[in-house]
Amino acid sequence: MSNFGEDIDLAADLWGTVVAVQANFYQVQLDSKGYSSQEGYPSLLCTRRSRLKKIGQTVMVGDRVLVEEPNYTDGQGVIAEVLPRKTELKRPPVANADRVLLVFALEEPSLDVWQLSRFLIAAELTQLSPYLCLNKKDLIPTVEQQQWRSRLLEWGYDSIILSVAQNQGLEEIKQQLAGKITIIAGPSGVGKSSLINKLIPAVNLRVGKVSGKLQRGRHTTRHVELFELPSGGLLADSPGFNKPELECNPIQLVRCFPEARERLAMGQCQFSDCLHRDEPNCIVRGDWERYEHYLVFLEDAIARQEVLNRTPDAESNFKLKIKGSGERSYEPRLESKKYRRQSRRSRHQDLQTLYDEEDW
Ligand SMILES: Nc1nc2c(ncn2[C@@H]2O[C@H](COP(=O)(O)OP(=O)(O)OP(=O)(O)O)[C@@H](O)[C@H]2O)c(=O)[nH]1
Ligand SMILES: [Zn+2]
Repeated sequence: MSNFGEDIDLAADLWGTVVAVQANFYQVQLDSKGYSSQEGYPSLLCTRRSRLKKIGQTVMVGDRVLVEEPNYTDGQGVIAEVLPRKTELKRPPVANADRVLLVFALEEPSLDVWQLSRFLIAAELTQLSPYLCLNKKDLIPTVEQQQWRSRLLEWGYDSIILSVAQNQGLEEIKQQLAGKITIIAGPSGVGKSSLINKLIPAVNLRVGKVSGKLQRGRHTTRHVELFELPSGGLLADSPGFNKPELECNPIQLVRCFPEARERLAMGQCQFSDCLHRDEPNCIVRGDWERYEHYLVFLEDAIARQEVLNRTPDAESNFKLKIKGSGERSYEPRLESKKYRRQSRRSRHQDLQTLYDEEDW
């Protein structure tokens, strides 16, 4: 019987959120209903009903699920139903995320505007609103901090300037994250782990100063996990990748720039399929800082599109390579890790497991 005694209404439906997935097991954090906060909300290790498997219903981190047969003594249960997802991210695989918390450092590593632009566009493509944090303010003078903030405001993004190391700006972030599912992203070394450790002291992620090999190890972490924030809300670490791929078609790209959206809201280009390069009477082309970024990312998107048009299955067979010189080319993926793994594994392994364990 239950450890939680009289508090539980066994007749009521039990709902919760999947916070971790490993193989065919799902860690479900139950909703607060029926428990006092001192007890902590129980989380149960669940399997999913075979009926769900049969109908091809996958279960992802972030999913809202109905739990049956709870066994509080052993901490186990069964997922009987999955609510339709509000949002679904592929990388990292998370359902129902509300926003992306983008972390960059003002210094060490110094802020690279092209990299920031790329991350912002990747965040825009997820349709989740990006929330931008500039960390390590202790390393640059106040005047420069403000210059960065104004510059990014021109791009259409407000940012919060903080120092995780000096505990500055953390309260504001806590407020922003309360009650939401947030994905944390950003390049390596900017202080993401340090920030998570400060927000959720119980987590204790490894911070910085990790050797090259180990570092890569962390970045290929195969399972995503949602960490519960003490003040409510869930946070997912997306293992650092320095260069998110921008999977968008050329026409879509312009919508990822707030500066361009603003221009398009005020009028329209002469041609409805304007790519905003050298077409006559284009309302987007002009004197805004990131117009140059737009043009370069547009070339990428066009090159990508051309490859996709040539080979129907190109998305999985080609990889965009960008050399230091900026030269771009598509290289065939000879044997992706996914295929290698798959071949070593039993044919009966279900898709969900492969999905869970795919490197992204
Ligand atoms: N000066 C300063 N250093 C910081 C601050 N926040 C984090 N650091 C340091 O920056 C380094 C990298 O921090 P991490 O938290 O490991 O960065 P990360 O973004 O998780 O990096 P990856 O694990 O590579 O993705 C560590 O040495 C931290 O101590 C800050 O506010 N100021
Ligand atoms: Zn145009």
